[in-house]
Amino acid sequence: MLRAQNAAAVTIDDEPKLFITDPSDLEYFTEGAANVLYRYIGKVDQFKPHLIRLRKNIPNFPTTLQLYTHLHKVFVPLLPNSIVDTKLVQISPDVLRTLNIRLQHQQHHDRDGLLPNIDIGTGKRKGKLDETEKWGLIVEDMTPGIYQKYDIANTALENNGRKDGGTDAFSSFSLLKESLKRSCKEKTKEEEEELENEFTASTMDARALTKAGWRDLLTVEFKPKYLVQSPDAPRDWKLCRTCAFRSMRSRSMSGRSNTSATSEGEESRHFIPPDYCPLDLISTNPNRVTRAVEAIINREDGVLVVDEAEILVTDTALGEDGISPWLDTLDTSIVDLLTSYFSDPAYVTHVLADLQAHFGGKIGVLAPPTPTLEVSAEELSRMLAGHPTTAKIGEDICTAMSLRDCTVYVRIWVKAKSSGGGGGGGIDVHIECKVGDLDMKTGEGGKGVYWRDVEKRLLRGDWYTGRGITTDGTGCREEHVEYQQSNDEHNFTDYILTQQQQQQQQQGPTEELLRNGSSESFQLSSEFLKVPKSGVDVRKSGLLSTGTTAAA
Ligand SMILES: O=P(O)(O)O[C@@H]1[C@@H](OP(=O)(O)O)[C@H](OP(=O)(O)O)[C@H](O)[C@H](OP(=O)(O)O)[C@H]1OP(=O)(O)O
Ligand SMILES: Nc1ncnc2c1ncn2[C@@H]1O[C@H](COP(=O)(O)OP(=O)(O)OP(=O)(O)O)[C@@H](O)[C@H]1O
Repeated sequence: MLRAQNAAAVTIDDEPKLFITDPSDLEYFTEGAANVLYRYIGKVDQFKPHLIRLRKNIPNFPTTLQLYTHLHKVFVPLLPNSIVDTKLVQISPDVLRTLNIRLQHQQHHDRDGLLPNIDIGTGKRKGKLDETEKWGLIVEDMTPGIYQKYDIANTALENNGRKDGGTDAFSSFSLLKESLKRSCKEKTKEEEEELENEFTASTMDARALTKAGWRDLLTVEFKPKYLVQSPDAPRDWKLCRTCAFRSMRSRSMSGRSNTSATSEGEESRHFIPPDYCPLDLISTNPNRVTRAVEAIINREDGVLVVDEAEILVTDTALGEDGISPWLDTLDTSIVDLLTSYFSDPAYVTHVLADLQAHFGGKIGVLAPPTPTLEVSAEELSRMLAGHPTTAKIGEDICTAMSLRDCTVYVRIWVKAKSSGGGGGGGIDVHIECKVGDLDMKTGEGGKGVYWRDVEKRLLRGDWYTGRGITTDGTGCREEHVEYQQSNDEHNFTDYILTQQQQQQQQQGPTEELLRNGSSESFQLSSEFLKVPKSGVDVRKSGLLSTGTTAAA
């Protein structure tokens, strides 16, 4: 277990020197239960396409320095190419104080219903930033529309090289438009082709993708949870840990449940869309993967779409019609795209499943089948806290819990094929997938006992073995096809989906899978029809009409 003393091992000197002393450099973006996320809108262009993640004041929660150290020591080596880029930023106490005052105002206005566009239903918008913190995290922003910020940052850097005062120019809206126009025009066809030849999309980062004419239009976000069954589950389990837990928690929210009710109880019944089953997602059965993908993209806040209003000028890379035709194409093919992506055993969800199996596949959370075998709460806490005799067990349990509670961001980039425009010549699609929020867990503050209690309640309430299951008896288990660990070489972000209209017109709505090293190319019809797959209700995702959140 990594404890406080290990935090001293961080080589802070290696970090970029970003020191936030002006609260107006930060604009509120969103928040979770433990952190508030701000957009960096200060003068240092290098940091503009990033978010600043600041910790709330929560007892027994690791410090930012501990989170950062643990991330880089434990998780980055496990997922070297797939973690959201995270660095440290120094933050002054005055800034934290001012931000807390702002948050208080915001919460006050929320209560009075004066901020109708901000979701306050989750109850997460409470709590203050920890004013004793000296550090924040600067994280790669995985929301869509990042290409605009890179375009601006690139142009600003170029301008800075030519003349002094380049950054000030960007405070002016009209100059911002001009710089965007120029950055689009400045790329000649030859330059673009040169860039294309130099790299494939799969080897580029967001900045290089932007330079090469790719535009990121939407991001799908979800937590992986238990991608492999809990070892505490009985041998005759029917529901996976995640579906069993959801069923128990809400009595109905499980993807396998046949009733719907709020957690308040029977009286306030209303439809809750089923959440996805993680075992569906990493299964090798296309029907199951499709079902998981549909549930993920239909979740509230599951998909962020770039805000068309924020596209300031006609971006030549997008073509005359702007982003609408591209979004339409994605709307009709997103389920198939993601189904294909997640079905590949080399990609992130499967790697996460392997890691979850490695760290949490044997011991579970120490919930034995009978109370007599149970260790005391004190003993459990000692184990999780890394008592010398049990350090490895405790460490592994905590690592597994982090790998279940992290966030997967899937950002979708598009690019016109050389004949230009989203409408005419078809589009290439590149899928970028990264893992964020890999926060150290310690089991402290009663958390370890909570983990074990959840397992005990699941076991003793028969939630694993049938309670909460649909009337047709479908469980999460696919008989005869148990989860296989992938030995493939892990290459996480290499994926290209190509839509070729001319070919489709000759071939009709067919899908062809072409393998190209670690990348995969697909040819889809632009009039791609949703052909129902056997046994699955394949609805149109309705991605752009409902359940989406605009972001830029
Ligand atoms: O207990 P769970 O499975 O509900 O997971 C908690 C999450 O709830 P979720 O079901 O994802 O909405 C919960 O997420 P929310 O606050 O509900 O977004 C936290 O991530 C919590 O971790 P921590 O206490 O902040 O370290 C998570 O706790 P643990 O992963 O430590 O159990
Ligand atoms: N790097 C990122 N790029 C884009 N969005 C992000 C990023 N990091 C966080 N977010 C958004 O902010 C939300 C809250 O962030 P985060 O999960 O880090 O907070 P938290 O307090 O740890 O949440 P939880 O409630 O799960 O404990 C995420 O669900 C996501 O929508």
